[in-house]
Amino acid sequence: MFSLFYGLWKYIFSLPPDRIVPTVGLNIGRIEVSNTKLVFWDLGGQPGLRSIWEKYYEEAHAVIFVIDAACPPRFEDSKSALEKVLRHEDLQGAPILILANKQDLSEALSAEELARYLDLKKLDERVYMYEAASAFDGMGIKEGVERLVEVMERSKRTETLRMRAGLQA
Ligand SMILES: Nc1nc2c(ncn2[C@@H]2O[C@H](COP(=O)(O)OP(=O)(O)OP(=O)(O)O)[C@@H](O)[C@H]2O)c(=O)[nH]1
Ligand SMILES: [Mg+2]
Repeated sequence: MFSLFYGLWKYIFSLPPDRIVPTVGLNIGRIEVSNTKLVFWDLGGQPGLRSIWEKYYEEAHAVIFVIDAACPPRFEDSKSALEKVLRHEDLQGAPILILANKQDLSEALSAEELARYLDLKKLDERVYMYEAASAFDGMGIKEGVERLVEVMERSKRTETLRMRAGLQA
């Protein structure tokens, strides 16, 4: 539900929209952005699948959290799921990109309004990026991912994870 990786999948795999099905298990996508090789783990957002998320936290360099801005009945649930992600100790220091998705739909809440609802101002001490996005027409996705990569490359967490991977290799 939250990953809404529809557009990212189009971007990574060129999948037509009618091939997009709810994520059960894991989709893996690899792309190169700004000379950095990226591996995306797309996890299903259905409530019953969320307990799997934390199994990936320890190894994650960064997080993308996608919110359906056109679905007000799910905002409260999105907000508490996001807060839980941010609080998790295995994700300490991981930069996070929050996407206010579905901006192509007229009924979508603007990114500003959604940010107010999510109370993002409270997140000041956390490294986060926030972007109005549409997986449908690509709005905000490339920009968001590029900003995330830039911050990720400079983060202490990335340095630590790379060192750990180097030691294991
Ligand atoms: N109009 C519009 N539709 C979108 C956009 N992003 C996703 N959709 C549609 O929303 C539906 C859900 O998209 P998914 O990619 O399956 O959503 P998801 O968050 O990955 O769902 P889970 O895999 O269950 O977590 C699909 O029918 C998509 O075509 C968008 O930016 N605009
Ligand atoms: Mg999905």
